[in-house]
Amino acid sequence: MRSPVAPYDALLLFSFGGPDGPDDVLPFLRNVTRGKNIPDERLAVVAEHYHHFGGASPINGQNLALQKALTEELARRGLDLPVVWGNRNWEPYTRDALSAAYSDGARRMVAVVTSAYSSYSGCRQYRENLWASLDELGTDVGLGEGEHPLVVDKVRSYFNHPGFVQANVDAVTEAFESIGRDARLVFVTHSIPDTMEEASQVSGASYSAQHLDVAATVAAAVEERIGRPVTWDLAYCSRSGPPSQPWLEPDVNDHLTAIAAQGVQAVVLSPIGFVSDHMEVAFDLDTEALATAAELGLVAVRADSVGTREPFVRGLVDLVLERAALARDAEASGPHPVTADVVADAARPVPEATAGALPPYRSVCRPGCCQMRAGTPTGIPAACSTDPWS
Ligand SMILES: CC1=C(CCC(=O)O)c2cc3nc(cc4[nH]c(cc5[nH]c(cc1n2)c(C)c5CCC(=O)O)c(CCC(=O)O)c4C)C(CCC(=O)O)=C3C
Ligand SMILES: [Fe+2]
Repeated sequence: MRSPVAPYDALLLFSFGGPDGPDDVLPFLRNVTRGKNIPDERLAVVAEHYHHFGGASPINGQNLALQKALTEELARRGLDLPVVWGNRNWEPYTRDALSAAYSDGARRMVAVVTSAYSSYSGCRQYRENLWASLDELGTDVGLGEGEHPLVVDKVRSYFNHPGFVQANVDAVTEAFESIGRDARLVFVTHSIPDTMEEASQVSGASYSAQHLDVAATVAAAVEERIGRPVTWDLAYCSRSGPPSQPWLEPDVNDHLTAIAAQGVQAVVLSPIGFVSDHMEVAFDLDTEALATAAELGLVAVRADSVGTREPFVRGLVDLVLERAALARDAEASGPHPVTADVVADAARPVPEATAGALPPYRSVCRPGCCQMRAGTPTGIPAACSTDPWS
């Protein structure tokens, strides 16, 4: 009998990265914004957010905690799969994580991205970074151009996986218990440009539609748990880019102002767009939005993000097993791993658990999925997809 994690021999915990100290802040921000249309003034403001917290982001510690929690959950289930951690924008970089796994013998890996939703920022940009890192690793080990020494698959976007949803239901219920009164429930996620929202609907529901589905599911479950009706909205934070460029709205601060004017007196903020309490949560919500609420006289509590909550971590391991079963099924049905995956994905031979109204997101992204560069048929190569060159 093959292991339930076969064909995988390592798991890549794949994240954004953040500065470890004040000297890292500017180089980190340059990494994040390379080739992006972010005004210098915005960068200076964001650098201040990091310096406000001593120049270090909480995200790296949170990823170490998640790496440990995943390792323990795998061991608890008797699954032999080392967990390596790599980031797009800071050390440990993706390429170094892959290189270490390769040296340890890994040839086929499964990636879990620390973003639950599909969009350029939360999915394709990670896949582009993965492709570039695999290219570099190929060169390092003496392979020809475009040849990769290992294959990396990715678990599907897990916004509507029961583990992620359940952890959010628990966190929001606890926030309602702590506020101890009727409150408006405001879900918050990262804003993205309208163009990115449009590009996000190739393989399934759009970024905002994914969030609305999760929000409705979580709110309904919380109503049941607390035994009272709950009114909810979705708001956005962390807008950047020039003011002339439209991004998803309303901004959470504007939204708090609007609901205070309607007579709302208390609010629970739920950061469903983020998997841990990193800088966007620590600054944009806990510092800025809670200050806005205080100015408006609103009583406000911020619910936890899923972090290392047990249902979330268990759900991620379930997703790894699901992806492994899909890969084994694809192996059985054809020689080309990516093409075979699409066949398997379309037939959905593996039970894929969901919570909410939307179907499971595709495990293998469609051609051009979430692509942001207009004008070229393929854009930048990305791993884990059916783009023509992969
Ligand atoms: C959808 C989304 C997520 C959620 C999915 C996911 O979690 O991946 C996310 C996460 C994060 N974003 C982060 C940090 C930053 N994001 C920026 C810029 C941008 N984010 C965008 C979107 C998203 N971002 C976008 C459309 C931009 C504009 C430029 C571009 O098109 O890329 C900038 C540049 C300055 C600024 O513009 O604010 C910074 C510093 C950190 C690290 C936090 C820490 O250090 O603790 C994390 C986890
Ligand atoms: Fe971001």
